[in-house]
Amino acid sequence: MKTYLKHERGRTGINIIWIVVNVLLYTGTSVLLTFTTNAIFSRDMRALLVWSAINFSVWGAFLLSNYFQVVFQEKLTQRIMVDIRDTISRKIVGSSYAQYHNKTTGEYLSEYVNDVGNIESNAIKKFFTLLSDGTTVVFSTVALAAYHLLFIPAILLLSVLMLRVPSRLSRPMISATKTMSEGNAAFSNQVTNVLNGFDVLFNASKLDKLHDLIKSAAKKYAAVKVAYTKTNARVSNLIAALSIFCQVMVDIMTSILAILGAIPLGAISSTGSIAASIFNSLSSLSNDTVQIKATYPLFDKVSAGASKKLPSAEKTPAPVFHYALRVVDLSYTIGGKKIFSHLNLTFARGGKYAIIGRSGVGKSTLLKILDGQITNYTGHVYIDNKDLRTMSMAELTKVSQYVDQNVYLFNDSVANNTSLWENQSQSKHRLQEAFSKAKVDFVKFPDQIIQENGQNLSGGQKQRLALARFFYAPKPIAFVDEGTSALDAKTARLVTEEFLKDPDMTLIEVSHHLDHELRGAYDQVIDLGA
Ligand SMILES: Nc1ncnc2c1ncn2[C@@H]1O[C@H](COP(=O)(O)OP(=O)(O)OP(=O)(O)O)[C@@H](O)[C@H]1O
Repeated sequence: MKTYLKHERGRTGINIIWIVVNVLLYTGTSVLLTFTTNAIFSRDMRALLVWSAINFSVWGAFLLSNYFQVVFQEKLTQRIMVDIRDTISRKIVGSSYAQYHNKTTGEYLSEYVNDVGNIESNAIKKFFTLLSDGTTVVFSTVALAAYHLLFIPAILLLSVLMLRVPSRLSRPMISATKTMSEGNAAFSNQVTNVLNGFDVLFNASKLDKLHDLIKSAAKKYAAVKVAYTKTNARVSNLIAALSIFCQVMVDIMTSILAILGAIPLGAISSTGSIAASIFNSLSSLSNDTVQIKATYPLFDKVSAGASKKLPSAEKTPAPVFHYALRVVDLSYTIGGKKIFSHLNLTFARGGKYAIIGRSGVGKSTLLKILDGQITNYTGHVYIDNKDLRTMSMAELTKVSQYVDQNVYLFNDSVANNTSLWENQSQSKHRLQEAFSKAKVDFVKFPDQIIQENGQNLSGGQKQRLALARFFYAPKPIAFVDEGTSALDAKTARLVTEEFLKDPDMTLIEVSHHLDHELRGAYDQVIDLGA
């Protein structure tokens, strides 16, 4: 938490000072009560009116200042939230392909929404409340001391009691917060999973399954929430009981002092109100301390592995690729199944290669190894003489690009889907060229919006946009995995020819239905097995 507050140290400082001013005004209203009450006891109408007017003005000043401070604090809190979400994004941007895929989209979503939401309400906002409560305690104690010095040791003693006892309750709260974070992630995950399958269930007339699956996930989530609230309520109740005990102690002490004539009778209402404000603040202070401590694992979770700066792909140099991409003695086993055993292949720069073989033989797996997505193989893959495993993903993606048959399209414009948010005024010409190569003839204007994952496009149109994405920023090596499978034979041939006629492009294409007319244009057709 400290790190994020430090990033906003100026605004945090102003907010703290503002909190102190507000507390001062608020405590002032309680102190002024003494003068109005004394005016009543001495039957002085003029004094009563004056002190009441002053009291009203202080209340007015407090409410006005409080309003602006609350707005200022919310703006500050939201800046911190953006900063924390930024950390999660940096962590994702800095992860390797395998690291990213260790978690599901639902789990990431839960970090951005639930974990950060929990940090907002239970760490950042509570931190500011804690400051306000701490200041209230200090000012109110000073105000009470003005009535009688005996109040100081009494308040100190009771404060220690109120702060020590609940701090022992941090551990169950930390564990409850962790469990709730896992529950949030599991729920988001299942909801994303089921909603993504809406079309499948709809077409099978099984939409009731969507209801059942989400209901069952919601029930599990509800149980987690109840368990969390139980722990939270136990902690809050204990703190509230302590607060009541302490207030009664101060009330007894005030009454004794008043009977002994050590404080004026008019002070009773003020001291009662000040004592209530002290112990309410102390109770919220100790509650907040427990809640803030409980969010520490969430801070650790969101920032684990995040670099301070966004890794810059722009600055990464492209690896040298003059001669060949070589597979040397490659063996790979997954889930106990041997996919490759001592495989050797050479793909010369500018060469055109087709990979064929029966379904499940390992064609896509080979492309994923060559592309750097899979790294846990034995043997070597070299780009010229450099081992692929010594290169970062940022370097590799400078030299090659994977065109998958399963296309993902963002819910954004065609232009942004193709150029991946490059400046449009600079990219207009390249965009047209990419559309022409990928035979994208269905786009009316580049700003046309694509619905969630291309629902308003046909399978073939989606594939053509994925191909246009490649042609927009072509790399020396194209891994095309059934990239034209959803296109009609004629369009597929026209697009494939664009790859084949570029002498600089190294094409490694996986295909189930190799076009016989184009077969001769490939340097080699590699059959991985029938
Ligand atoms: N993550 C994984 N975990 C376990 N097994 C996997 C995983 N990914 C792929 N496999 C297995 O590896 C084998 C090769 O898969 P791959 O996708 O490379 O086949 P393919 O030749 O491209 O098949 P197709 O032509 O059907 O697309 C398959 O038997 C598949 O079940």
